[in-house]
Formats: sequence, structure tokens, C-alpha cells
Amino acid sequence: MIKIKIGFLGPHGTFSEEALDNWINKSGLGPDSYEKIAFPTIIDVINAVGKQIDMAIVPIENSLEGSVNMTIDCLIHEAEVMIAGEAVLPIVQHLFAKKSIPFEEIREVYSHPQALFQCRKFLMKNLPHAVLKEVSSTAEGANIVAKSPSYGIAAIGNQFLSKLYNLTVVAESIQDSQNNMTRFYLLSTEDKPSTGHDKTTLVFSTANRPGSLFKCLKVFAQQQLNLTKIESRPSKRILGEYIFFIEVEGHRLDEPLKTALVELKQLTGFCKVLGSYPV
Ligand SMILES: O=C(O)C(=O)C[C@]1(C(=O)O)C=C[C@@H](O)C=C1
Repeated sequence: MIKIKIGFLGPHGTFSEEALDNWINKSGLGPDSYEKIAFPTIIDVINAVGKQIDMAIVPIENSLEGSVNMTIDCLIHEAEVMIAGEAVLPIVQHLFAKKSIPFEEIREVYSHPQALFQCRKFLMKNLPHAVLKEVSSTAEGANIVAKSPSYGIAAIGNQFLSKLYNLTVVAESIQDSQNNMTRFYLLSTEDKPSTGHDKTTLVFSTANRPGSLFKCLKVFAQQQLNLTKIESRPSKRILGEYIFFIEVEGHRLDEPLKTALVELKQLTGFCKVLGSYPV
């Protein structure tokens, strides 16, 4: 039986894997019908879609810290993939060490930059002396702590890390807000057909002239289309030149979004639809 290969940010125990496991449970995929493959960075995950893997899951934004720029930039500039779905995961962060130790004895804390940001208040209050070390994922932080001969270092990540890396929970639920959520995209080589309750992600650039962005956004307003996200990212060509990343309600092949996209393409130098997918 051919298995669907699904990529995620590894090693095992990341929030990306947790989001993927939840999605697999909901989608009803049988245990023999898929294979999970861990990649060392988000860029590697995205660029493997359509090559070593059929699908991938990547974080796109967090309710405390905002967009995951690495994902957005890779989708804009590098990847030839389509967004085929989304998934939201509540994020609960814990502090782990090799054994139970007082906060004063923790000299370094390893985690993904998003996770460190999400726990900023806790870290400033309880571990002001500790050096924060950014690593490629929360699970990689746990891996470093588990392998280190030192007892004075800690990692931040989800509840599964203690079992996977044989670590002790030093503090529970340390994120700055109890309502901490991360949204993930499911990537594939094709997006999804219309369900009547869809969203579309697109990127475009405008001329650097008064009213250019206004004219582009007016296209959506005139069609009564609701924008659910707008972000500007550097074009990476010239300082002060931007690419706009937008999510809008509707499917790219359904009216009124279909007409809006035709009008938008006439107003923009660069316009690319990254996919339509069920909400
Ligand atoms: O490091 C992880 O565990 C990840 O899956 C990455 C990531 C992210 O990039 O936002 C995913 C969810 C959390 O917000 C923290 C980290």
C-alpha cells in the first residue's frame, strides 16, 4: 500500500508534530496509510513538498507573537506549493530540565524563538539571569538538554517532551497567556476544491505610488469580501519595497473572489494565489 508522506518540523515532540497528529486523528487516516517524516527546519519541510513528501504541516502564526516570517517568506519567495488546509493548536509551554532544580540554578534556556517569546514574562520574572538560546525547534532544545552533561540548563516545549527526552518538568504552563494558539498550514502540490466555506491565501506587490494599496484592497471591499489576515513582508530587492500577504474568505474559483482576483491582477506587478482551502 502506498503511504502518504507527511513532513513536519522535527525532531519528534514539536508542536508541529502535535498539530499533525491532531489533524491525522480528525482526518481519519488509517495507521498504515501515512508516514510522518521529520525535517530539521521549516524551510526544509516546505521545499520537500512534491519531492520527498506529499504533504506538510508548518506554523503560520501565533496569537501572542504573530506571524512565523520564515514560513511566509518561504511561501512568497521559494516554494512551489499550495495551501490545502489549516489547523489551530492550543499551545501550552512547560519548562524542563534533567532533574528538578531551583530556578536560580538554571543558567541557559533552549527553545524555538517563538516559544521563548511566548514565555517572555515568565522568563523575565523567574529566570532573569538565564541566557536564552534560540534553536531550530522546541524538541531540538529538549534534545540538547537531554544530551548535555550539565544539569543547569533547561528547555521549553510541550508536555510530550518530558517522556520523549526523559526530562523533568520544572514549571508547568508558563506561556504569557492561557489563550495561546498557533495556526498551521497544510501544504500540498494542489489546493482543495470549493466547499462553500473556504479561505484563500494570496500575495501581491503594488507600485510605490499614493493609493496603490488602497486600490487593491478596494477590489475586495467592493465584492463584500472579508479579509482575515494582512501582513507586509520585505520584497528582498530594495529597502522599502513590500509584498502583501493576504487571507480572504472565499474560494479562488468561486464568485465573487474569482472576479476580485481578475481585477487585482490588473492592478499589481506580481500576484500569486497560494491556495484555497476549507476554513
Ligand atoms: O518548535 C516547535 O515545536 C514548532 O513546532 C514550531 C513552533 C513555531 O514556529 O511557532 C510551533 C508552535 C509554537 O508556536 C512554537 C514553535
